[in-house]
Amino acid sequence: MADDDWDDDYSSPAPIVVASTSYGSKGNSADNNGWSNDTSNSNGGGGSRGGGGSRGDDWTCGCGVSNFASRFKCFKCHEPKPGGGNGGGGSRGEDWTCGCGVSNFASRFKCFKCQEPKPGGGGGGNSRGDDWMCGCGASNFASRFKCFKCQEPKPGGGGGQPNGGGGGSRGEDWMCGCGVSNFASRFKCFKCQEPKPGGGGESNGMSGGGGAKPGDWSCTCGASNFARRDTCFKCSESKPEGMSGGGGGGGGAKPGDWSCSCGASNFSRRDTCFKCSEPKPEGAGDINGDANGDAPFDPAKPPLYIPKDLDESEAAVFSSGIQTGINFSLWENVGVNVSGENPPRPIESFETAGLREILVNNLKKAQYTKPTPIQKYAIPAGLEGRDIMGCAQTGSGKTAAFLIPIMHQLLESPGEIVTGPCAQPEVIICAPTRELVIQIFEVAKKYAYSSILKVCMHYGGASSAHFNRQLERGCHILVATMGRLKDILERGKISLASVRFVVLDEADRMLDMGFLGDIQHVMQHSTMPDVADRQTLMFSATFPDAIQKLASQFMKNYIFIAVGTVGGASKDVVQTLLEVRKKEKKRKLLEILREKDEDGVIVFVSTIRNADFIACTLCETEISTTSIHGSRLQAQREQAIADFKAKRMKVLVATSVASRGLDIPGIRHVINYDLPQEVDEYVHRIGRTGRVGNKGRATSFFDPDQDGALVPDLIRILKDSDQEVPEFLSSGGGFGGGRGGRGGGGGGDGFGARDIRHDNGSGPGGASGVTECEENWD
Ligand SMILES: Nc1ncnc2c1ncn2[C@@H]1O[C@H](COP(=O)(O)OP(=O)(O)OP(=O)(O)O)[C@@H](O)[C@H]1O
Repeated sequence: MADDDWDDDYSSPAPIVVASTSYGSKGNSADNNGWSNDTSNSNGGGGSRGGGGSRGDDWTCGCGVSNFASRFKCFKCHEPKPGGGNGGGGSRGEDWTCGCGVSNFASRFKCFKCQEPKPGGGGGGNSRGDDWMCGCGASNFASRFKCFKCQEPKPGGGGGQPNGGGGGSRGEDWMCGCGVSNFASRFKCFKCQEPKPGGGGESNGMSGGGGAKPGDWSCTCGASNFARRDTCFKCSESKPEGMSGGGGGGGGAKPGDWSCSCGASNFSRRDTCFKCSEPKPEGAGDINGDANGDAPFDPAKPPLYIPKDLDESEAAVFSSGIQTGINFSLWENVGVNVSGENPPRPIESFETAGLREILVNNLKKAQYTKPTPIQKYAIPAGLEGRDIMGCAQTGSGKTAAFLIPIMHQLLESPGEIVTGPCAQPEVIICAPTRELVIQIFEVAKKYAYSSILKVCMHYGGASSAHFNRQLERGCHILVATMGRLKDILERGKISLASVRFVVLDEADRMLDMGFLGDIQHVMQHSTMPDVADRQTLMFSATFPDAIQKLASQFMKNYIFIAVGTVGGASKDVVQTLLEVRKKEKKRKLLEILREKDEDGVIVFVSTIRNADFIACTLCETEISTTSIHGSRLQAQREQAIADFKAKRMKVLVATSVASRGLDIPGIRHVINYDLPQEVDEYVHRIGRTGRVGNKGRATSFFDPDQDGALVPDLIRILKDSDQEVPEFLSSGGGFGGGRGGRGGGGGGDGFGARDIRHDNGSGPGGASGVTECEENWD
């Protein structure tokens, strides 16, 4: 199965396509041209009166009450008269029907009943000629240069969307990469001074905005040049061969245009890259995601996405990660439970652990002064070749706990690097989300900096051919999502014959019942060495007993390490639970966000639909917001993370796709707008803040109608992490029982760590239950 078919959210309806008006940021009055916010419209030209007792144009409100034809609001519930569908001439040409079934006046931009935004196009003649559709699915007025919803710039071409048209913006105004709109007359962005993009040929179709004229061209330095110039006005480089401009920015990528691995976009007719002269890679030029170049162009599929290459400069490589916080030293006192045969002694420092010098140096450059508790125990166990099941709180350095001992062993006895069409990695690391794969890849590159180790990644939503090309150059360590791993195994792009180490990060999620089959498929693959001949390491902050049992079938004589309470929340996060019912949530969220006006806020919601809705709402109130969820294109997901990291966006609205593993500096506050169904998910979500000894805050909206089953587990988590239990939770309040989850921390060892091999079956048990299938494996 082509992995791009994997959808992230099974439970949610397709994302809504929304009209931009009421979601555009304030002050952009051009967006509202011709549309008023009327609900009690009296000039609607509705039905004419009938005669007699019951009149032809009388109408029945959604609440069941009959109203005279003359009324425009229901006399009882004050809902406006539905614009159409009630027969009798009540509806007007541009009235529209919401997805929820209710009719709305043409003038409304949100459904009066369910508050969903008016669909942007189709039916009812509401969209205007120059309105345009963003890649995220939202409809925007012609006058907008950024999508009101995802803040992506208006695509320069494609789809016949005119670039100019009504409102405040003019036809040739253009949008800079930094997000700012510029007058057509400017050649540099008035804000960041970047030159105006030349337009044309960008595979993402986002370039230009009509500003470039036919023949204008883009230099490799990024500057845009007039058609008449033969050298770049900025760097004086000659105009590259084949650079004849992109036809005024109107074209975007055309079927067959291709992206080179150097990042440059090329016209379909080119066999070599205009910039670096590399030959066109196999499979490049297929607009859609078929990695091997044998799928025809399908306009219904998203464009092929080729991620940018990592900046490999030392400064960039070591700039990622979070600096330790004030409570880092307190970790010395955390209880650690280690079980299994002959566990090795913990290390005291990186310098005395017997690690290869290059690793110690890289850890120094990363400013790691001493190992965290999980590292103290896992590194020596890993160095001794032991299988490990490791459980430690969020943000406590588990990634280094598995990477460092593996890298040391690779450097001690490197296998022969295999180049060619079938790569033979020695290490396979799997993680449940694409973003986590990218992050582990970056961290591995950091620890392996300037060593011989070759690290590759592979994940869904991006060009397989691109990743395959990297693999072909040789790969020691492959970080991948499970979907892609299976895919490249089946296509013969990798063999597992040389594998010495297998790592499952977020192992409990990876082993979750629904996906166990995929793990088994890989672990039992004909080329995979037997469990005795490989080292298997599994890590997570949560490790339910039942999942430990499942995990143990892939491991041999493993060391179990638990730091603090298995599945416990970070004590560095101040947790606040507020009783907020569904209808009140939006108001409360705005109140919280306005109160502090802080950046680094993640808002978790339960569905993609809600993520879109909340992100739109926040944008409307001028709180810069982006979003990440399974229905966004991979390019948009990565852009969202990048914008949030760079603080271009203060708020990230996310589904549980972002709940695990993400290590983003500066996250101060996690808000659970919707609580998750599982308490483990709660622990991971709030663990995006309060990492490596830094303090963080988490605020969760508890809706008694929805979240009652979570009460016992929440109380346990709060108590275990020394947090106050709010009265409305502790009083029980008739919220209903728990779901018989993993039970508490009373493992008999004082801090709740438990190795199930020491459990006689009477202790807390049960699987983690059905997890939300927000993110899939690809
Ligand atoms: N010994 C150390 N000293 C200082 N910082 C460290 C050390 N080890 C790891 N870190 C930093 O701590 C942060 C969190 O590490 P990491 O992402 O591995 O946590 P984690 O335990 O895997 O969290 P999660 O459970 O959320 O996945 C990273 O920014 C990492 O660079």
